[in-house]
Amino acid sequence: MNNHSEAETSGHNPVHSDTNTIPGWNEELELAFSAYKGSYTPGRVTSRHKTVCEVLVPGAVVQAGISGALQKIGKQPVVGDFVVLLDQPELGSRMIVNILPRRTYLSRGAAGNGGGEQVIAANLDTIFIVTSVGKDLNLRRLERYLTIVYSSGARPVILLNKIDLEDNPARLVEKIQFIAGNVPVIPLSALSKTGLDTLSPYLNPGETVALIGSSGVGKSTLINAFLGETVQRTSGIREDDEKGRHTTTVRQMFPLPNGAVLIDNPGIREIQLGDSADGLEKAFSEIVDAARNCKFKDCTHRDEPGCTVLKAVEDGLIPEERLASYHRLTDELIFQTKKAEIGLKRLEKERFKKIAVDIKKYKKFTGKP
Ligand SMILES: Nc1nc2c(ncn2[C@@H]2O[C@H](COP(=O)(O)OP(=O)(O)OP(=O)(O)O)[C@@H](O)[C@H]2O)c(=O)[nH]1
Ligand SMILES: [Zn+2]
Repeated sequence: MNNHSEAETSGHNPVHSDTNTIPGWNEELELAFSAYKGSYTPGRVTSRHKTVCEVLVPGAVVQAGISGALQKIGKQPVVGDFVVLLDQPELGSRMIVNILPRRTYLSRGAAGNGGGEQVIAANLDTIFIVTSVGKDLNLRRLERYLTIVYSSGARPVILLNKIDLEDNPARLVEKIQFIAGNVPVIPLSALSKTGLDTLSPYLNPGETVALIGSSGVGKSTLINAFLGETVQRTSGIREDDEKGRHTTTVRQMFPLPNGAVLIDNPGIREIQLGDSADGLEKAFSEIVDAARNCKFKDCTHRDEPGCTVLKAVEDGLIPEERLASYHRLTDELIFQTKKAEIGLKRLEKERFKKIAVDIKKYKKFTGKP
């Protein structure tokens, strides 16, 4: 993984004494970083732009370019990444030369040979799935978010915001809990600051938390509530990039006083279902459990004989909507994976062929011409 030709420069490493000021830094990272001798600094990417990143290094936030070698092999640093910086004092600049191993990562698009996968953020411990009382509350959408979060490796926690507008939040929590399984469902109000302290178990020192959820559910309000009124989190910050130009950037990583960090990144906010097959299994564990006794190993639980999932639905043990969601998300995943693998054009052709076959079958079945 490490680029040894860059790492083997002789000399001692003068900087990495203060790595405990980089939130989330740990012994594993220390070990990975110890391969670098010379003018290298560890850091954590706080926001990513086209060609430069803002990187938190001990005591400062600096701008850094991305080395040609990294770009060549298609490794792209993202917000949350722990990286190795090469200081180039003679040029007055810094360069990201490697990305340290990612513990978890959130991506969009399908993984695999198609190369459609795009990592959005890395090293997240927890993802707050934010929803609110009222019309945003949509169990099907929550199932989708749960699937995405499970596949990232981060821990999902559902926040039900705006309970100040609801007479009976407990009823809604119960409804959500039903589809969420063991995932905590936490009612709160970012506006009136009620219930915020229930989140402290997920905001331990060194932990990284990101927020996901539709527009208007209160993500910004929630982050502001955590950071306190004094922080102008949405204001642009003028900084010099490595070429001495002024760029206006918006911070995406917000350290809390206790050493936890919040990440608020547009890419995370807008994520769609991607390569989340194992996430789907976790988000629908009751269906996976019921499927263990299906007669056919490759049962799709649609119309096969001896399907124990269909039986569980019939017996009222699994709600019909849950199985419908499972089918919808499975179809979407299969379509996306295929799309990435063989290209959209061919797939569209296949779909039309299948539709034609289905119409033929249907006509035969109904006897209609
Ligand atoms: N009543 C009530 N309103 C809230 C609460 N939290 C947020 N709001 C309001 O909901 C609106 C949207 O809040 P934002 O924090 O901007 O929502 P967001 O999720 O960041 O939205 P985007 O930035 O569009 O993704 C604002 O008018 C907030 O004042 C809450 O707990 N109770
Ligand atoms: Zn089945």
